[in-house]
Amino acid sequence: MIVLKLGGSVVTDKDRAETLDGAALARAADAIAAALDAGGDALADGLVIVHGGGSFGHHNASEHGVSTTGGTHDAGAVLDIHGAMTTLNRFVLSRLHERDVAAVPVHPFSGGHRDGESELTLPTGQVETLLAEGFVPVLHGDVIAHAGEGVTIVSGDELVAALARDLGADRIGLCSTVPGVLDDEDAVIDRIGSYDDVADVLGESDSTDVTGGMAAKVRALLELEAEASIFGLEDLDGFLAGADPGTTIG
Ligand SMILES: Nc1ncnc2c1ncn2[C@@H]1O[C@H](COP(=O)(O)OP(=O)(O)OP(=O)(O)O)[C@@H](O)[C@H]1O
Ligand SMILES: C=C(C)CCOP(=O)(O)O
Repeated sequence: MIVLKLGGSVVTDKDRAETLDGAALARAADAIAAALDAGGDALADGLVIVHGGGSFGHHNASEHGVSTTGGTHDAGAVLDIHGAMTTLNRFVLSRLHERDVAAVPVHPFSGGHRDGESELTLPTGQVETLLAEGFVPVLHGDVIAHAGEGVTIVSGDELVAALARDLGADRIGLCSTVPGVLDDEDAVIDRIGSYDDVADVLGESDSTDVTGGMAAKVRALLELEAEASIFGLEDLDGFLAGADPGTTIG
């Protein structure tokens, strides 16, 4: 089973509020549809997709002062951020449906929560059942109930880590705007085994991003047992066909 994250920076124009990058999303959907058509061992147990927010969630969250740790009790703010993410989710689903991918939405806000220590609990029984029934569940970064904080943000990267752990993913891929994690000379780092090895070069996202950019991604992936790859859109076909493009984490 593969867990694939489509970065919000990839499928949206991250610097213009609520704007899709239609060409990039079409390219990603083409790659996913082609890989599912081709079959293969890695996809035999299915594919779970998670997408990030890009310009569809981070601007709203930032405007309302909501982050992964700082929450809100304002129901309007919750609906605003969740609404932006479900709008993007509809776009992603429709591009996949146009290519006959049996994609269905799973909204983390409806099922997950964080406890007082910010620990995430994400039920996965519905994802598992949908996979077994031949669907492609599509989750997204979202708002999430948070004990003591009201509602905070859960990033797509956290969801990828939780799903990969709970469902025992064979392969994990993060498709982003960069060809991998870059070193101080902008060369792709082949493998990262520890956070300290790369802490100096890891930064936030270049655009509005309330969930921590590349540094948070690497941290979340290093906690997993399975190896994960971070790569660019040009390598999505290769990843789905079994290659390990970009940076391998783990
Ligand atoms: N060492 C690094 N190597 C590569 N990218 C880096 C590095 N440090 C910081 N970044 C930034 O991290 C960004 C990728 O993180 P970002 O959170 O924007 O990705 P995403 O997952 O595609 O989008 P989203 O969070 O909206 O889903 C890059 O575009 C770059 O600006
Ligand atoms: C609601 C938001 C901002 C979702 C964030 O998800 P991410 O883009 O994966 O960090």
